[in-house]
Amino acid sequence: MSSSLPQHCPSPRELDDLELLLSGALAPRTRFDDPRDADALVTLDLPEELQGRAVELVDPEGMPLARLEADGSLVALTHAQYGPFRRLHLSPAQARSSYPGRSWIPVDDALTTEEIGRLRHRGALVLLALTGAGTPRLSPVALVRATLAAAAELPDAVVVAVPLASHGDPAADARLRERVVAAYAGGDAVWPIPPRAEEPTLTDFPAGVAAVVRRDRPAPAEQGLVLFFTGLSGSGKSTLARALMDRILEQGQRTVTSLDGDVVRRNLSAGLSFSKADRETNIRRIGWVAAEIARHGGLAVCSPIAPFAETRTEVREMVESAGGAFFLVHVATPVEECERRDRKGLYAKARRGEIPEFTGISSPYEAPDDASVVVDTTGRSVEDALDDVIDALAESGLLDVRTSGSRSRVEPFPVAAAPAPAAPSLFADPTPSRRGARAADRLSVIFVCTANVCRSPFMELTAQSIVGDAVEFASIGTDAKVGRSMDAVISEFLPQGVTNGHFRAAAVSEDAVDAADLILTAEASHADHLVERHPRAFRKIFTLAQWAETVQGSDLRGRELIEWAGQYRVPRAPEHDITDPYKRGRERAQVAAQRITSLLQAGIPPLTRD
Ligand SMILES: Nc1ncnc2c1ncn2[C@@H]1O[C@H](COP(=O)(O)OS(=O)(=O)O)[C@@H](OP(=O)(O)O)[C@H]1O
Ligand SMILES: Nc1ncnc2c1ncn2[C@@H]1O[C@H](COP(=O)(O)OP(=O)(O)O)[C@@H](O)[C@H]1O
Repeated sequence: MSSSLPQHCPSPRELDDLELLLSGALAPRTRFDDPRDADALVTLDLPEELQGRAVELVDPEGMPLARLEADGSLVALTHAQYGPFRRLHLSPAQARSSYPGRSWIPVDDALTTEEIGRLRHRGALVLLALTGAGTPRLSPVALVRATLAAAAELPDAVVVAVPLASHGDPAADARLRERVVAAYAGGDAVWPIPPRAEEPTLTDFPAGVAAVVRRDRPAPAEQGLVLFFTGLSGSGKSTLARALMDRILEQGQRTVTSLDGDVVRRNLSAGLSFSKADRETNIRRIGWVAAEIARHGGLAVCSPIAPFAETRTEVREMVESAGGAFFLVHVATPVEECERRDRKGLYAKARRGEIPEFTGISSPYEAPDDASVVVDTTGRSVEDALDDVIDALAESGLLDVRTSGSRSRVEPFPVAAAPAPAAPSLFADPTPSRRGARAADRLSVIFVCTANVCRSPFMELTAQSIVGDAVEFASIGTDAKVGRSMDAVISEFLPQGVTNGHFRAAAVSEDAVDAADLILTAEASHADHLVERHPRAFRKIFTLAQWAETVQGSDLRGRELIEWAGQYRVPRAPEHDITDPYKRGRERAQVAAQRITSLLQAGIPPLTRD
């Protein structure tokens, strides 16, 4: 479509507002507010030269969406046609005629099992997914997917998506939301979701919703990651970046793309000079590629000089808006030391005036004030300087490559190994249910609590009732009352038909830990106890709740799942602990039994092959 009008591409937030204005969702408003009005809600920031003129508003691909007349009125040109779930973007008029007489539920986060349960008796519903730029908890597309997954749990619910963007002001956002929801509902009932007392965890969602949330908010170790080294020429960026990449590749958890300054300049940025504008273009290109790598969960290691703070910030924003984490390493070796090294003879040439605009000599370097770690390599070995980076990375929770380092080598956990030999005597006090030789291809899972009379036997027997003999289960205690039978109180809550007659408590032993494929504990303290004494087993030790949360949303099964979870576990959290109900009354035992049962229902079936 050709037009002699000047074109302007609004920001993502403004594009969302434009869609609401054009669809009638903000009626009676039909145009952007004048930013000078005290009650202005939806505003459009036009460059000065376009103000007061007729302008064509286009999307980022240049598709004309609307004409903004000089008097501020809007004329719709084309509907936005692309974008995920476009078909669910209905105007209020379309939605009311498609779904008359339904109740309306505004949704701005993934719905929990409890919230969905409360909606079950509300009859026919429209879940109004309030997506839009700046949705704080989930990406817009994940919010729609999570809402569709919630609708699938309800007897009669449909989903309509509305691009309600956040304007950064809670009061203004609340007013806008009220207006938009009223426009959709017309006179029909609206049932808001009550505010939550606390943030839900993954186990609070039904499996379908949890899978969406998990994928959209990956644990730090699963997130895309950009490691960005900045510093003067000769400071040690490439040397440290290369050494770090070697470490990452040795560990084998992730693949790496290198975007080294010199290499990029020979390829992606061939032909660019060292003027300020060309350096900015060079860094933006690196940032763009790195952000795309991060968008797909990959890891990019960049090592250009990147002398300008503003361009580095742009790269950070590109990476973060692609869902990646940005880790900035300032290699702060002073210019005197870089010049002393002068590996490529460039400083000498720059001093002689043969290279213009040389960073640190005749062109500025703006030291970052937002670096995740600062390393001066002067007088230090590469290994030593690298350790600073590796330690800071591990502390950030983004990537831990300390385990394959020279200082603390830990043998990798041998998963999916060749068929295991028949397990040696697993327990100090073998019982009939545990004594038989372990089938080579069956997984062996051990539950651990303190005395092995209450929580862990409950886990063992309940898990067995969920998947039967497909998996071999046992339980042990860190401070076991060896030979005792199972606590009668919690036994009352065992699944129907499950008896505890054969059960006798057993203690942790080296053999038991070695032979298990997976060890699930009631509390973090039990896991710590085991890891302290059996450090080689650390990858297969989880708290039960941590395991259940980690495996939500993974499509893997059996040994592959255990191997994956060993690398990408969710961090431990205090609320994961299942506190000890032993001798604390029937009610506490029931609460523990119910929690264990639902965690097992989430975490144990994926261990079977099909
Ligand atoms: N004028 C000038 N200033 C700085 N550096 C120069 C210049 N001319 C060439 N070189 C060589 O180019 C490498 C830096 O390129 P970068 O792409 O990392 O620079 S920038 O980020 O675009 O500023 C840099 O490589 P490193 O030493 O690896 O940093 C230099 O070898
Ligand atoms: N601790 C250290 N860390 C990194 N490089 C060091 C260290 N000590 C000395 N060097 C030397 O400094 C030079 C750094 O060069 P390089 O890594 O190419 O820097 P840049 O990529 O920042 O231009 C190399 O010759 C390297 O051997």
